[in-house]
Amino acid sequence: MNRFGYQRNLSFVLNRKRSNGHLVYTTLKRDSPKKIFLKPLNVTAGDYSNYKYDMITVHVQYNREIMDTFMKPDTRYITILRDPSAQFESAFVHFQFDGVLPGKKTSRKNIETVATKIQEWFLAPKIYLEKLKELKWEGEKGLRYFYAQNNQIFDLGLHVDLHENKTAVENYIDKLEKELDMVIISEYIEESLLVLKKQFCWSLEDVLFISKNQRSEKAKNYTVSLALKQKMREWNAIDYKLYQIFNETLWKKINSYGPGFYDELKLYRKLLKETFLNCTHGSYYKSLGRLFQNINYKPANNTGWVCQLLAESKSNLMKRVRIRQMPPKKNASSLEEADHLVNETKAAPLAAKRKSVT
Ligand SMILES: Nc1ncnc2c1ncn2[C@@H]1O[C@H](COP(=O)(O)OS(=O)(=O)O)[C@@H](OP(=O)(O)O)[C@H]1O
Repeated sequence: MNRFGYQRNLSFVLNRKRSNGHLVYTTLKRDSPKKIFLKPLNVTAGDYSNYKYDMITVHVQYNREIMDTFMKPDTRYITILRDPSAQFESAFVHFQFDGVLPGKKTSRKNIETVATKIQEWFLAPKIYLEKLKELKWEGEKGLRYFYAQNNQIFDLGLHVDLHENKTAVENYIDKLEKELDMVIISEYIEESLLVLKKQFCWSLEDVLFISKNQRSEKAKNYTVSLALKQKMREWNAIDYKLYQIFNETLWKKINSYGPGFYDELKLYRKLLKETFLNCTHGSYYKSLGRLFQNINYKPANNTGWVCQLLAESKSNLMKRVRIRQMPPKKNASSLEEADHLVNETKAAPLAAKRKSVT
């Protein structure tokens, strides 16, 4: 999505107070564009009534009523859901929920004990959840509490105070079904992106991607039993329900896609593999920022601008987006860099490469 917007010179909602642009759980308000966001492209600074945006892809909590006030008309809303048994496990590692377990077992060097630690969490999950309220994440207290149970529906705007209220949950899921134009299912990401491509009249090139931020095989070198997966789904029961409903919706869309779906999927998968090899030459680096190893890729030399955008880290791409949207004084030298990259695109567009592939 970020690449799609960047290549088309679209304006992104970015928190000007944070280098990664994330909003996280900042409450969105009508005056957020004025108070928090970087100004959109081609609008005079201070002309707040014209601060309207094309894309919002940073970490943010969905709030349709407010988003509609600063997103351009006809904005389509897309989200991604993941089976909570995998999403909770990933969050458990990324956000170090083990910090509340007895004995301060915070060392991620003990990666092989992830499943054991999650088992331990389920000995007293409510107590540990409460304890997370007191711990900080990126300097903010309470963030990890929100991440630790039904975080997917929370991110989609249903406050934790309503999670116990069955009717409120049902009504909220109904609302999401009406409002969201596309819900990608992480376990079927390729199928989802093909559906999205058709629904939004995008090209196959638009939906090319290279996965980022994956934990390394070494970091996932443990087994999660079916019983533990089940516990994670029960603990995140609202998210699991949400996931099942939208997974069903995806398969309905696939069934009505037309007879060519599986042929197209085969071609798409082939293209993804070739893109990966062309754009990275398979080389990767492990970022060790948060103690566990995350895989990111080194864009291969001389493969062109689109490959660069596809292969580089999410933070790098977002840096480009941010630099382009920053007031001119602050970004003079970096813009020269961006211009240079634009010229490269002309030299080696991926579309031309693709012709030899298909
Ligand atoms: N293409 C694709 N399909 C399915 N899953 C994918 C894909 N790309 C990244 N990932 C997994 O997403 C997890 C990291 O999430 P994010 O990139 O959203 O993290 S971040 O919050 O933006 O830092 C992280 O999950 P875990 O590896 O389980 O921790 C990634 O592996």
